[in-house]
Amino acid sequence: QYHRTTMNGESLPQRLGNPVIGIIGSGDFSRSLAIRLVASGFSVVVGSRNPKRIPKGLFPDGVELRSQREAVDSAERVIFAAIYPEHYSTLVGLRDGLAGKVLVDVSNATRLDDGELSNAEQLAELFPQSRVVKGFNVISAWALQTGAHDGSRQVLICSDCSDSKATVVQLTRRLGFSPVDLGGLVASRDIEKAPLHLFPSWEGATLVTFLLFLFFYGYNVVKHVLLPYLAHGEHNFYQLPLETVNQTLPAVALILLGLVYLPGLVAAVLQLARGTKYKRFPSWLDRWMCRRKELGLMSFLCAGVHAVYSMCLTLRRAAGYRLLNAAYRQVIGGWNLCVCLSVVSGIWN
Ligand SMILES: NC(=O)C1=CN([C@@H]2O[C@H](COP(=O)(O)OP(=O)(O)OC[C@H]3O[C@@H](n4cnc5c(N)ncnc54)[C@H](OP(=O)(O)O)[C@@H]3O)[C@@H](O)[C@H]2O)C=CC1
Ligand SMILES: [Cu+2]
Repeated sequence: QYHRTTMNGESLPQRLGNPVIGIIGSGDFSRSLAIRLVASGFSVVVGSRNPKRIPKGLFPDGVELRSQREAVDSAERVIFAAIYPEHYSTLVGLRDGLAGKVLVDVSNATRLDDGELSNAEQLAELFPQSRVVKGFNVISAWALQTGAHDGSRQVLICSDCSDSKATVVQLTRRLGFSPVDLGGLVASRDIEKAPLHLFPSWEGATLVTFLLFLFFYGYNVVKHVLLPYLAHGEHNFYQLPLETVNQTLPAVALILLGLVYLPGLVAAVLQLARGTKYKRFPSWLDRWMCRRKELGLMSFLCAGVHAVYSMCLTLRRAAGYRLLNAAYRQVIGGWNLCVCLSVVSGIWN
């Protein structure tokens, strides 16, 4: 490790082979990112409005705490803007220092509606001479610290400068994440909204399950409650919350299971018809195939709930028999028959 010096003679960190990465802001995200970067062998300079105020030990050894200006100057190529987009404009004084460097925007959208420009695009407008790259916003500070796990490995990245994007893609891999290149900076509009979608891969399966449930529930209501009522005046409405639901669940579970296996068959038929397997499936089939895991788990959930319901309903019935039995014995023993039967029928229904 050797040191460069600034104009006022202070030494700035730099390590051969491992470029110095700058981070502006000293909040949660900055800290977690710094920990991760240092663990991956990078040198890190954090730029704060007030570096003296940062408690000792908050950042790991090997992280330099400096002013924003110094951090920008000592970062060789990549600088993360780990501050909220509302404060981007306070950085305009650093414009010349940031010129020609890769500026990474990690911010998230706060609302789902379509504003005109994303945070990253606004940052790019503020710093026309910097190369703005969008990325890491889908990674939580927590995931940065604990290491990437299955669900949170992917880092969505986009930029109008392909060189800079390549740099960030490489950096992402070194940190142990899987970069996904989504193209130009316009893609940042979607990327920023990604964290607002809860469990995105579950949306389709949940909707399908819900619609199937609605359909079969309606069918069972008509068949077991409405028609008996209209035809013979039977009052089966008490079945609606439990029995009818329990009749609906297995149907939903089976159809969902069918939906897990069906796309494979469709795909096989398609390949046979085309005479080749080296051709892309139509996108609807592609998406369907990718959702098989979620559909299967939904099916399992319905089947599981059905099993629990069935058990409880049976227990309820068994309790009914026991009660009837007790009533019978009490009648034999000389109890008032009317009281017993009214109690039993009350509980039975
Ligand atoms: N926390 C998380 O899990 C994630 C956060 N992000 C994004 O990272 C960015 C930072 O988030 P986070 O670290 O949680 O936020 P914090 O509030 O913890 O930190 C923000 C930092 O911004 C700095 N800052 C610079 N200029 C200003 C200013 N004018 N006013 C106030 N603060 C300023 C402050 O550092 P100083 O005082 O040293 O200058 C402050 O520590 C956000 O854009 C967020 O969307 C993205 C993904 C996950
Ligand atoms: Cu069953």
